[in-house]
Amino acid sequence: MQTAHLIFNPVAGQGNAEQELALIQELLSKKFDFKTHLTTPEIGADDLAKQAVQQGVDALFVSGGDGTVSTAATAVIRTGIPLGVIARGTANAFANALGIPTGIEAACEVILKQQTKTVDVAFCNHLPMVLLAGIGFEAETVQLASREAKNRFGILAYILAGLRKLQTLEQFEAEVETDDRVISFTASALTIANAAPATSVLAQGPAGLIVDDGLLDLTIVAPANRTSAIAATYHLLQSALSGNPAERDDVGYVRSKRFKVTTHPPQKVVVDGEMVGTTPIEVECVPAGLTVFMQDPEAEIPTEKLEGLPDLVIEPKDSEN
Ligand SMILES: Nc1ncnc2c1ncn2[C@@H]1O[C@H](COP(=O)(O)OP(=O)(O)OP(=O)(O)O)[C@@H](O)[C@H]1O
Repeated sequence: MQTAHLIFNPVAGQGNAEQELALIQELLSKKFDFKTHLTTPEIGADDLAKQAVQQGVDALFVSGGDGTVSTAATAVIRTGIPLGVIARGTANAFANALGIPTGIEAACEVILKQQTKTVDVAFCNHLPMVLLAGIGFEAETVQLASREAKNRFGILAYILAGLRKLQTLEQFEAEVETDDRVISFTASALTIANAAPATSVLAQGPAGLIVDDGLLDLTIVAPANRTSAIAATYHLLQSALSGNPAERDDVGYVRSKRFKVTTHPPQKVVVDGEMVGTTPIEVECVPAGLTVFMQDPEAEIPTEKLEGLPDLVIEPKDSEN
């Protein structure tokens, strides 16, 4: 049997943690010999994940909100140790971005199939990043969505914080250095994404981010006023849902392996949901840096559905016909 550690945050999400842990343990013990480690306010997922790596486990499982999941993920970057994600948070951006189911049973099912995939990660000013770096607007929003509001309203807390922030839409001058160009413009929000869930609307300029192409996508949102900001945000949400890239003058996007961003005045920066400081930043993609238990995204697209039809009979055809 393969060995593993399970890192479990008992205070993440709104469910019954004791029951959820018991279910995860029951399901995963079918194929793995693993130890459970609970996070505490003092001992976080980072310490526990580093311990697991040092002990040379065959796999690392993590269950909690995005804070816990991202922290554990960064510890296994470039180790080849596959990460199993059982999301139990509010937004579950990490799981949603990679197409990992967020129900406990379905998430454990993915791990039990033992199918893994390598995805890109990145470093932002030398800090590991799996999803995205938000500069300006998003960073302000994360700061406004308090723990208390998240507990009460869930994902709505972020939306409410976003709407509050729209009241004071601020613009800044930006200079972006890509692999081969230097681009200058005025904007309200910049997002450099490796992977992003559809709800991270500010990352959706190109629609459909490719998580294993060795490249990062920068989305620039530069609305002139509040009305345009709402229209641009709505347009980006549509882009994410339809898979069609954004087509507005106040939205731009560009792809590169590395980005250097300078702004005037300096802007707050959030990496994978955590405030990390202010611009300038340098973000570089690490191709295939992380191994994750997940299904091939293409394998999830159903190509046929027949079951359930009345009087259904399916017979193999004669090979001569
Ligand atoms: N046993 C514990 N008791 C209290 N706090 C804990 C414990 N374990 C971890 N934490 C705290 O939980 C936070 C991480 O929460 P995490 O991101 O996993 O869940 P969440 O906040 O519910 O998720 P989301 O942000 O999606 O709502 C950290 O601030 C960490 O210090």
